[in-house]
Amino acid sequence: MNYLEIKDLQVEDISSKKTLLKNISFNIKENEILAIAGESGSGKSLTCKAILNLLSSNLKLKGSIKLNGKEILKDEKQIRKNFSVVLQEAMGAFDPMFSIKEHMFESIKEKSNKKQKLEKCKYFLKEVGLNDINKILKSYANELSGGQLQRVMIAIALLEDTNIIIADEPTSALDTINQKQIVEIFKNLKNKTIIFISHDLAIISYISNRTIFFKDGEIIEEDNSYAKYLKSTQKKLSERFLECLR
Ligand SMILES: Nc1ncnc2c1ncn2[C@@H]1O[C@H](COP(=O)(O)OP(=O)(O)OP(=O)(O)O)[C@@H](O)[C@H]1O
Repeated sequence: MNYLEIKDLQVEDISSKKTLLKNISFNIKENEILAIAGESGSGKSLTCKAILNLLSSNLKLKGSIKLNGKEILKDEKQIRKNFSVVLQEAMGAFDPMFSIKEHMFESIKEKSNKKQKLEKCKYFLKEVGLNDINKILKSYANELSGGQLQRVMIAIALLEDTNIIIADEPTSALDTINQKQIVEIFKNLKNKTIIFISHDLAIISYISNRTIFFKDGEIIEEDNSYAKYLKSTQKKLSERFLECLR
């Protein structure tokens, strides 16, 4: 059964009358990792923002987003309850005035005392492969490396205890070693439904069995297996996309 059903999402820029997303429809099963690929400006991030109801006021959103059969389009409460986000630029997600510990405490929704909160933070920081956890908790974002910050952001998404994580280019700003480690963390997450956006088709083929390809605000192709594509002799749109990246 489909867990998340996106149907006919359409985003229009009312100031320019331009349609930015056209009939975006796709489904995700519970605990599946779905990858989204596509060239720059093709509508990947906009689709995520539409799902999260984070579109700017000049953009008009239409369509349907069902979670477990229930309509949640623009339903702030349901979105906050069910979705977490991990972004490309980790630094921008952190307020420079607050320590990592303060950020992490903020994202714990359930009632718990300070000691319980601290234990939880430490647990998830370990889960994402961080060492020297006491020092990290005391740090501010500008005192950590990109790889460390990205891990903290994933730990925060896990602390939020939501079912779905949208990861928008979470590895793009990282070096190859950190990219691999972060991809590994996502791949090994248990009981999470993940929408994973990346330009990197090697990463995409590793993390997910199912990829949707965007072009000019539309889904141009859904590929169940990148390996299948590699074997294919037919020149498909995804192949052309790959060639563009070479
Ligand atoms: N707030 C906005 N107002 C008007 N147009 C927008 C807005 N946000 C995005 N767009 C336009 O929508 C299109 C899709 O943008 P989007 O950010 O989804 O691309 P993307 O596929 O995520 O690209 P990238 O890989 O470079 O991040 C682009 O043409 C962009 O200029």
